[in-house]
Amino acid sequence: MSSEAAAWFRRRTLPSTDDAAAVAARLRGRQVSVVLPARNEESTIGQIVTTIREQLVDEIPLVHEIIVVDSRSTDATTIRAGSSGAIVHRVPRHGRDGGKGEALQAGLSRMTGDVGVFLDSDVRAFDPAYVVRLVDALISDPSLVLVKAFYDRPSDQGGGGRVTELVARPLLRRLAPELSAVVQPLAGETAFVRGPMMRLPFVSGYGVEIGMLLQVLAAHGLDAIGQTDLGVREHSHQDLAALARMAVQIQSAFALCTDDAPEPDDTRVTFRRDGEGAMEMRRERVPTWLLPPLTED
Ligand SMILES: O=c1ccn([C@@H]2O[C@H](COP(=O)(O)OP(=O)(O)O)[C@@H](O)[C@H]2O)c(=O)[nH]1
Ligand SMILES: O=C(O)[C@@H](COP(=O)(O)O)O[C@H]1O[C@H](CO)[C@@H](O)[C@H](O)[C@H]1O
Repeated sequence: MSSEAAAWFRRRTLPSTDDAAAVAARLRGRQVSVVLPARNEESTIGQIVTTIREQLVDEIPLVHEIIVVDSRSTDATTIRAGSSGAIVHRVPRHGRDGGKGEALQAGLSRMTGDVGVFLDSDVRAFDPAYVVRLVDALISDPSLVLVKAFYDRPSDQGGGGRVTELVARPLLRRLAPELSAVVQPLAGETAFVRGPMMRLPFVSGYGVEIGMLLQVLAAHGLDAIGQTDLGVREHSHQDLAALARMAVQIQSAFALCTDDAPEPDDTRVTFRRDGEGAMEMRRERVPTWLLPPLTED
């Protein structure tokens, strides 16, 4: 790990509190928008929205609005989100499917708060302290633009974060070593300042998180990024084929967001046996692109 990354780790691994009243008092008029991208999350979205609304809107006014961005769901996600008290914002269902990156940028365009919190919608046993701690860390220093969550990621596959460990971390070491002390570079849980984020491009699909880190680094420098401990996160896990496609998007995000990365290669090669048992090769495109900033300076 570079000495710059190690120094950042000491400076920008930020303490945070789960005392919502104390954090709300420190907002001094700033408003907080929670944005949840959701594609077919009917089994978890209702509980997450209800928990935030009851504890961080009604009981303690830390959160100003809860936005669920429907990312082309085909289940009851939007009904559950709306009936739980969220504002539901839909990405267009026509044209190229920009996936999670498109959903996050759509949520950014819809939010009215000064401070935003992105949360994944597939988290089980959601803890509202995620929001409190992320906001607390972000407002601890006016030079911060983005604060990433980190946590333990237990899973039945023997530990979560497979693309993080096998793809994102090695690429960070080689292409953006100053970010190699970010514990969970792909974490969906992120607090941010709205203004600067409006001026950055977003990467489509699952390249959005690593793209966000690289874009904030390039535009605002390493100390504009922080991280804070949320303890544990349990979420649903995709299969290996889905994560292989995610990996293609992660490496494309590096190509789109760093100067010296090789050209993006959005081709995924797979192998399978045909009807006679012979091995055949297949190519699949996993396109990843930049979504222009919402605000041009
Ligand atoms: O095209 C997509 C893919 C994912 N998501 C949301 O992004 C979050 C993280 O996605 P997922 O759980 O698929 O990623 P994983 O945690 O498995 O890496 C979840 O809230 C998804 O509903 C989305 O809004 N649009
Ligand atoms: O960290 C990872 O390797 C992937 C997959 O996690 P698992 O191997 O299913 O625990 O999950 C993250 O990556 C996605 C792409 O950036 C994010 O959208 C997810 O929020 C995050 O969970």
